[in-house]
Amino acid sequence: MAEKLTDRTMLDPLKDAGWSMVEGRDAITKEFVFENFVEAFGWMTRVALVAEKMGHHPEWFNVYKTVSVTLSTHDVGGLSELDVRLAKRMDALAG
Ligand SMILES: C[C@H](O)[C@H](O)[C@H]1CNC2=NC(N)=NC(=O)C2=N1
Repeated sequence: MAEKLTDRTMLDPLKDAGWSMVEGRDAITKEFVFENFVEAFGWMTRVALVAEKMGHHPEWFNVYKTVSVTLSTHDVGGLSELDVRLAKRMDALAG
């Protein structure tokens, strides 16, 4: 079972990488823009496999080559280390 993120300094590197807090919610968000739809959906597919393996899933919205992502841990009603881990994997897979 995940626990709420107490060490908030863990978010600092993510903020440097373009993640920000969602207003009025303990969640982080980032907009990923790819070259085209195939690049965007290919990335989503790779992330989906990682997420499924982690048992931790993103909220996301795709329009053409843009994917808007929100990460939060529903089980704890806010951010946990799982969100930090998934955000880093998403950034790494986006290259
Ligand atoms: C049982 C299962 O692992 C849990 O329901 C997982 C599934 N994926 C999840 N994803 C997210 N983002 N938050 C959760 O709390 C969560 N819980």
